[in-house]
Amino acid sequence: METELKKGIEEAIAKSKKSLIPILVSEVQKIDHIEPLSFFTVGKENYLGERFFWKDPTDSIYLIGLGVCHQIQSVDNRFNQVEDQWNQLLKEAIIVKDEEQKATGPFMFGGFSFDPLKKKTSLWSKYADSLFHVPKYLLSIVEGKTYLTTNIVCTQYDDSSIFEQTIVERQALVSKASKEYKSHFSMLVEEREVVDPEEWKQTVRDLVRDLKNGELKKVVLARELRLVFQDAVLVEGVLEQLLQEQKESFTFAFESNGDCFIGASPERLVKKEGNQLFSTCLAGSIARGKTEKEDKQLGDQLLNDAKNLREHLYVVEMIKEAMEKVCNEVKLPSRPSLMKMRDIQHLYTPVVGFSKEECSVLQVVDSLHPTPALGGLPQRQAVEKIRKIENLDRGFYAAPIGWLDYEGNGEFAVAIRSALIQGNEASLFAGCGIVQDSDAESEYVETKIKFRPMLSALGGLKK
Ligand SMILES: C=C(O[C@@H]1C=C(C(=O)O)C=C[C@H]1O)C(=O)O
Ligand SMILES: [Mg+2]
Repeated sequence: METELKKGIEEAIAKSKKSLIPILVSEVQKIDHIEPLSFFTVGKENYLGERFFWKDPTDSIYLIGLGVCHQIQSVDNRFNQVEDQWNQLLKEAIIVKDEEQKATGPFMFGGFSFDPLKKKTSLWSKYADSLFHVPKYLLSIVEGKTYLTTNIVCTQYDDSSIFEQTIVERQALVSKASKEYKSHFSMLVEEREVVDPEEWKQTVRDLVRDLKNGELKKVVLARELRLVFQDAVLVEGVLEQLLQEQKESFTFAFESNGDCFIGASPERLVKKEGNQLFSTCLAGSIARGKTEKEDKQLGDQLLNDAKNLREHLYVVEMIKEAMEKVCNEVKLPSRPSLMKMRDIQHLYTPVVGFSKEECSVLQVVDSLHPTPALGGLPQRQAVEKIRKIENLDRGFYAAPIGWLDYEGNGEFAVAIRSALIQGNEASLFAGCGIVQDSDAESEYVETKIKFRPMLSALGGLKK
């Protein structure tokens, strides 16, 4: 296998000398199991600020990336541009592997900002509106099997010494990754609501008035909680906590230039496997009960609550319509069921479809984002409204985050229940769907519940 990687690198350098463009070499090895969190932690030494972590709710896939061998960014027409740049890179790529397995080989991880037209603050300066990383090393644990992908971008100026360097480095990574990882929590010293609660509730009241009088049906309003800790927040510790407490969610972390966007989202935007497409309608929320009986009562209440059903129905209508455009067949249950996480329960409708040919994951992301679960209805007007009245730079919050492989498989979640970690500070985000019969006080309480997963993972919630 290693001689094949060497051959691949030599071929890529020769190709690059001729074409003058960088060439990607991607080698996949099946390896013994490595703990995902250990691999992530070991990467800290050489790749701090260039790591990502992803786990899906069924634990069927773990993806950990270390280092950035290629970065994709774009500004206008961003979904198409990312796709074009990705296909450009893939066109000449040299792939060394002996087994077919999704989420291995040429692969990228990243996401988009919620609204590229929103006025920017300095909060998200480390994240471009579209940002994808092709990792140098990718650990993929897919349905219990473990793979290590090594990606190298070769240019006309390289020589085969990058082969030796890579072999030495990855051996060190793999052998160190068996080390135990120690938890550590920094102490929370300050918690501040960025927008005064009364002001936020007033915005909700004003919005409700508009919803009663205009064509807008639903608008999602969010707010930010800023935390200060005694010392730098350890991303590994936060991830460990999320993995323990939010098992039913997508757990993700995406580092960029020293900051880390992290979260545990229960909401899938889209998953594509071959020509199968999956999406999720998730909207309408209530607390968990303290006892089983109270929990069931609350769940039943949610399933029968007109306001929450309305919030949910708007999402179902829009996602169904968008999926029907890209699918030959779309299936979904006629009534929502409950999705329960540690801190909250939601109304939930899964959607399955068979995609038409030539329909890529990013095209589906483009047609869905933002769904009325995060934006509102009608889509364009709702986003404009948020841009105008919401006192928050959402950045990557509430936007698509996920991965793509070279065969067109991929999965994106909606980045909610999330936080942006910046050294010893963190911003947490939470929002809720405002409709005609929303009550400002209850919506405020709902956002408080939605802060809990991240607050707890950061050690800021007294248990
Ligand atoms: C916007 C968030 O969550 C969304 C809003 C929901 C609601 O208002 O009921 C429920 C699930 C999510 O689609 C968030 O968690 O920040
Ligand atoms: Mg709600």
